[in-house]
Amino acid sequence: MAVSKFTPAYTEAHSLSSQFSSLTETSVFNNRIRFSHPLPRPHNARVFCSVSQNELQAPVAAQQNDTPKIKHECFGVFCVTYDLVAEEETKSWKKLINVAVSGAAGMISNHLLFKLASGEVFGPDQPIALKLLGSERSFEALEGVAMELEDSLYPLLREVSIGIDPYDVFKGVEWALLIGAKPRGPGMERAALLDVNGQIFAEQGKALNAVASRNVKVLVVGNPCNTNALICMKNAPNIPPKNFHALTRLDENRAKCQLALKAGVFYDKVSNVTIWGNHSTTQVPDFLNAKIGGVPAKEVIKDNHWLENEFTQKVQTRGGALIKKWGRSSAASTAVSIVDAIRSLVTPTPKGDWFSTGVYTTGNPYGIAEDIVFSMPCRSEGNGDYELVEDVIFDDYLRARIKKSEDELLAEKKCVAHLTGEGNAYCDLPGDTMLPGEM
Ligand SMILES: NC(=O)C1=CN([C@@H]2O[C@H](COP(=O)(O)OP(=O)(O)OC[C@H]3O[C@@H](n4cnc5c(N)ncnc54)[C@H](OP(=O)(O)O)[C@@H]3O)[C@@H](O)[C@H]2O)C=CC1
Ligand SMILES: O=C([O-])CC(=O)C(=O)O
Repeated sequence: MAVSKFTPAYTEAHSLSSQFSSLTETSVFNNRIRFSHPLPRPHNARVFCSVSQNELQAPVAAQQNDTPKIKHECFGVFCVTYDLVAEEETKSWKKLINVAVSGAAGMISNHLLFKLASGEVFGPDQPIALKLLGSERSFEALEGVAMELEDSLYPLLREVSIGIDPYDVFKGVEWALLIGAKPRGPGMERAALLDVNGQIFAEQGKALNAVASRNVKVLVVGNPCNTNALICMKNAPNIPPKNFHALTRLDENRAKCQLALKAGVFYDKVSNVTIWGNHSTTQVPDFLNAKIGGVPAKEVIKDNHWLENEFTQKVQTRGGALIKKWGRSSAASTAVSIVDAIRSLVTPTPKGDWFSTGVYTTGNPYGIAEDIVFSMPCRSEGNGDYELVEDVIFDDYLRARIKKSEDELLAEKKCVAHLTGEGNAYCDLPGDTMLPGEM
């Protein structure tokens, strides 16, 4: 088991070490330890603590031979099977959810994990277990991340585990936030990036297929995220294709900001913004259907040239402009947009509005090619699922732009045919294909 090969890194020790001081009742009943810990924990949960076995004394019950059971794959007091009694305030809490995050030692995760743990994403009554996926490269860094999570004392954060094997880390997860991917280095062809990262997402798709919850929701962030999401989906035939998303919410947020700026309003007045297509420089920020203060954006911003050129290009290349200034790629705003993307699926979409996410095109009502992952407008009832929005309009400009992004994704798909089970790959990408962060 890959996870336990490593020195124990994290978790419940933290819960316990902090809980030991805050417990109101700690006692031994029938050789079982009972804590006034607010939430039941699965008895076979594999958890890691940041204190070594030597440092941590097993409680009295654990030293007795008959009960409770000591599980050898875990550490110290966390190996004890114990009963937990819910505190009054947590009785209304929902059932614990398991959320896997890959690239957990990377920059985006460094913002995201703390938002997940705080309750900002899934709500103040939703306890959470975080399962962090890294690699041998990043394992120590993952331990550091877990230590910071410990030190943050989030009441809703019930478990943290770290590992390098997706088959371990994805076990039973209800959400998989796939952020880890190799960055495109200088001189690296996009085709090579598609192949290197595609392998990662093929492997992770297989792992999700084998061990995740059957209704796991998968959000692919690692670039090129649309095609990575397609690869992941194709390698997970037992998970509904509808459950796979590629993150284009950052692009939507960027578009909203630019429209607000131009119109001289705050961005809460901007709604119905769709990003169509690929998370690349061919993406199409849709100003035809967008609204500002409930009015079509084109009636507020009467500068078509600006909309078709400056606005569109600014959104498409915002990532690169930020890298030029900041020297690194968008991490905080990406984490915020991941939060937005998840919240859009777990809370009902405000009436009349919608949100953008990259989803499987099969059965789409817009005439977009089937069998790719394409960003489109969606609405949700807040149950994790979504429906495509039908009441959108098109003009020639929008159609032509969408076609360009569609062609790009169809070409990307051919490059990864060897990873989707569709035969030999043939890679002939449009020359100007770039990530938003490349300029
Ligand atoms: N869709 C979107 O809107 C956006 C997507 N992105 C993308 O998100 C991804 C992560 O960004 P960010 O967190 O800033 O990146 P970082 O470089 O900070 O972290 C990326 C993580 O990817 C992992 N990784 C996986 N495979 C490799 C590999 N072969 N070589 C190197 N690292 C690898 C590394 O973790 P480990 O060693 O543990 O595997 C690393 O920690 C990137 O692909 C980026 O392009 C970024 C911004 C917006
Ligand atoms: O190109 C990148 O890696 C960063 C990115 O996706 C963005 O800023 O939108």
